[in-house]
Amino acid sequence: MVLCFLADEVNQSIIISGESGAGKTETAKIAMQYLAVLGGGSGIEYEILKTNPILEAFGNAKTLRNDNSSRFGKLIEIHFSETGKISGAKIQTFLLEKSRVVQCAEGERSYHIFYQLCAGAPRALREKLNLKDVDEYKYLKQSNCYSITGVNDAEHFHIVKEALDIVHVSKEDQESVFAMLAAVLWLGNVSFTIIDNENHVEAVQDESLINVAKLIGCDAADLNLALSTRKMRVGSDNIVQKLTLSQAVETRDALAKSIYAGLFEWLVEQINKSLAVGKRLTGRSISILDIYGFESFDRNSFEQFCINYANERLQQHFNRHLFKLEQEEYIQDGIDWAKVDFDDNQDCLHLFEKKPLGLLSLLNEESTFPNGTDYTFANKLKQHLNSNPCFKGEREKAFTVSHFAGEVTYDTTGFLEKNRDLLHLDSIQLLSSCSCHLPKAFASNMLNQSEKPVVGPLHKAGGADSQKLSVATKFKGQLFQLMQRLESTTPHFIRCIKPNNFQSPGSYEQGLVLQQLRCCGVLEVVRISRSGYPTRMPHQKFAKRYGFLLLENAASQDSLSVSVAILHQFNILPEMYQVGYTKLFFRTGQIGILEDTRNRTLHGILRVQSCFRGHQACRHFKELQRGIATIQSFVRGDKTRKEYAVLLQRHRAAVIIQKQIKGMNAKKTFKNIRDASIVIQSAIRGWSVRRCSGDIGFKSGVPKADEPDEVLVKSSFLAELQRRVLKAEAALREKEEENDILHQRLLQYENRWSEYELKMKSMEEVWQKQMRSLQSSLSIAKKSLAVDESERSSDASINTSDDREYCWDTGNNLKVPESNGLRPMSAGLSVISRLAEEFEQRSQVFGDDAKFLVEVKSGQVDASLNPDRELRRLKQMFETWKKDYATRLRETKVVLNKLGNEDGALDKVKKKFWGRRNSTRFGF
Ligand SMILES: Nc1ncnc2c1ncn2[C@@H]1O[C@H](COP(=O)(O)OP(=O)(O)OP(=O)(O)O)[C@@H](O)[C@H]1O
Repeated sequence: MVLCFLADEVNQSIIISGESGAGKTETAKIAMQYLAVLGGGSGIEYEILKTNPILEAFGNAKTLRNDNSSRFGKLIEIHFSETGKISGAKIQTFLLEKSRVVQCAEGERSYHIFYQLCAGAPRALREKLNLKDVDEYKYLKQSNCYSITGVNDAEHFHIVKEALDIVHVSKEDQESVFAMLAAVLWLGNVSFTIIDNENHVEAVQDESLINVAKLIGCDAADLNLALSTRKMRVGSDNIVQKLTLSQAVETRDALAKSIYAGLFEWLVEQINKSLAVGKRLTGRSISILDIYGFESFDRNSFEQFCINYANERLQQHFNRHLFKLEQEEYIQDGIDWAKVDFDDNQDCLHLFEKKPLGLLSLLNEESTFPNGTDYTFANKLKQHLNSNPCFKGEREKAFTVSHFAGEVTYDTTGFLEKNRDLLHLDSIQLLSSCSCHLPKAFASNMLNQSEKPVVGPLHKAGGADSQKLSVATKFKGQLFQLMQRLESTTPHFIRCIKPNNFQSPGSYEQGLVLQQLRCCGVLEVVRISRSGYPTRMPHQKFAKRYGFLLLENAASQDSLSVSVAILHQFNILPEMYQVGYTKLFFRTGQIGILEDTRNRTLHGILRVQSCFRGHQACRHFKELQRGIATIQSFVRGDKTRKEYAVLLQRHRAAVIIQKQIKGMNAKKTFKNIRDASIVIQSAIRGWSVRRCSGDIGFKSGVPKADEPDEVLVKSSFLAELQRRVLKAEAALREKEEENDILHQRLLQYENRWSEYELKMKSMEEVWQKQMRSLQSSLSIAKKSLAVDESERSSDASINTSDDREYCWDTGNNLKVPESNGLRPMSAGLSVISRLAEEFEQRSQVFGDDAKFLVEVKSGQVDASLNPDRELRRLKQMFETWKKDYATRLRETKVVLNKLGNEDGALDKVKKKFWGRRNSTRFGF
């Protein structure tokens, strides 16, 4: 069906019909699940399925025939996208059985949600709504049925709450919904007390009234007024009329029903908002109609009247499509056809819809009369419709209608009131003045509906009805709209057959089943399907669809010839088809042969195409793959090179870091080992020193010579050792610092020393020079003195008496003897030679000393003396000696001069010596 509607772009409808309890609702759910699986994926299908528990809770109730009977009609329109996916849905409901809220028959229940709320509401909600058990509410306890076997109402309440969450009804709105339900229940408990002789009443100011006022958000006094009085307009005056007990109860029940119906409508509106198709609307839809089944009870009322009327309409739709249109088509297309009779329900429909003398028209007419009663209505029906074969007047207020499914006798009691469905303006005003948003919304809906004209064929002639529409009129309008919608779709009918009346599985009551099959026209359908031609197709379409199966080329032929050629080729027997003016008609199963061959051939073509395309795609894919692999290898190579460069850089950096860290660690380790070694060494040295100095105690007294020295280190001694070690370390550090300072000083001294060295060298050179000049002077002096002496020795005998003896005192001072003239001369010679000798020695000594000091200073010789200080001392000594030597030389000169005066020879010597002496500057 989905494929069909996607291909042909014709909307489809599934019309599910059958008696109450036959399984329409279950079938509708199965169909929805099937469509959800086929067109699911967007998630909306889950929401659509979750509407079922909500609608069942608020719109289904236990009846004598069905524990889960739908008390409203439902058309769900599932919309699909171009690709066949569910894009949204829309639900339309029909005629909720409102009277069930305030009244239900013995053994039946009101709507499931009341029982579910009372059983499953959590404590907080119960306290907020002041909820009691079901048997404390008059509306629920009147039928003496509170539960359904095998059904857990509390569990269902949680399922409903979950479903409300899923269709996006907010928690606040959910609470308001439950408050409305509680208000309806409490409204049923509101009672009245008679206040005067005219039977006028007012509401009892008890818990019920206060709770209702609280739950809907109004003042209890206002509620009391709305329930017990009625404002009326007489002429230009407004008067307030007090209500009698029955009127007040009617008003109360009408308010309860209106609140519940308003709540049901509001919920459907919320669901539709959640499932809204909006922009995704494509116009492709499959509608599922699940409307209450035909009902025939012992006592049938207005509800059954409406329900059975709706079923008559649906049966008409069924007949029209399966019998009328079918047979009309055969005749129009000129095929040989023997007409099949069927039970047409057109007469029954006329009975309901005829104007002005139809059941609905008469009901509406009587409802508009202020004095009209159920009795007058029944009489009127009997008066005007007795001649209709589908109508039969009964005793008292009853009448019987011959429906397609059987005769049903209706009791007109309550017909007018239910048809009027009056909710007085006072009650509507009360709802609109409430502080809660839901009663306000219900009131505005009621006002809108009563003002909105119903559009439909019935109203076209008579124009818009701006008055409050009767229930029957509204329902008829809805049905017409529904039929119009179904007419625009391709219908698919599902007939549900109820197997037994005990709601028990696996048991079939043959009579009951046969009656249903007859009533709903299934037998005729089977007959017409057998003798008729259920499959038909225009010539063009047939030729186009199966033409390619022809073995010969028939492209140039017209579609009829192609069609006939196809039929011949496939050996379809002439009695199995008929050729009409425009269409070909086939008996059941014939088109299937063609369809199978077509499918097989198409499948084969597809296989060939798929192989070819597969081969092409494979080749293309391989090319692409090669290309991709090349590009990938380039990209990967480039990427890897970049990564390698980064890695290499990192590796190098890591090596550097490792080197540094290893170096640091090694240094640290080395330092630790060195420090430890120093500590150990210092400890061992300290220990050995102390051992030597007897600071370490021996184990037992004085050790014997032959015993090994076993040393016991006491703990205090260890502490002392440590202290000393620390002290030694500190001293070592000090020494190191001192060493640094000394090292610096040494550098300074070295600098200075190099300066001194230079000076010393220059001095030494001068010294050497002087020494050499002195030596030469002295040798000259010696030589001259030796010559003189030899000259004088000849004269010695002569001048012996005059020789004076010159001698050197201990201080090398020259002492001149007075008596001997030769001796002073030789004495002078010896003094000079001694002076020369001394000079030699001294120069040797000074030279050696100076050289030694230089060697010490330069470190060539190791000596514990201060070379600078010694040098200064040496210089001082040299100065002293120089002065002394100069003095002695002068004295020697004076003596020699004296002698020279006595002896001229000496003068020569003196001159020679001093002349040379003076010519060499003694540079000290
Ligand atoms: N396909 C099914 N499989 C199992 N049980 C079914 C099936 N169809 C119906 N039933 C049983 O029959 C009961 C009544 O079915 P359902 O509520 O669908 O009837 P209905 O035709 O919709 O009745 P009503 O017109 O009163 O709403 C279900 O509660 C279920 O127990």
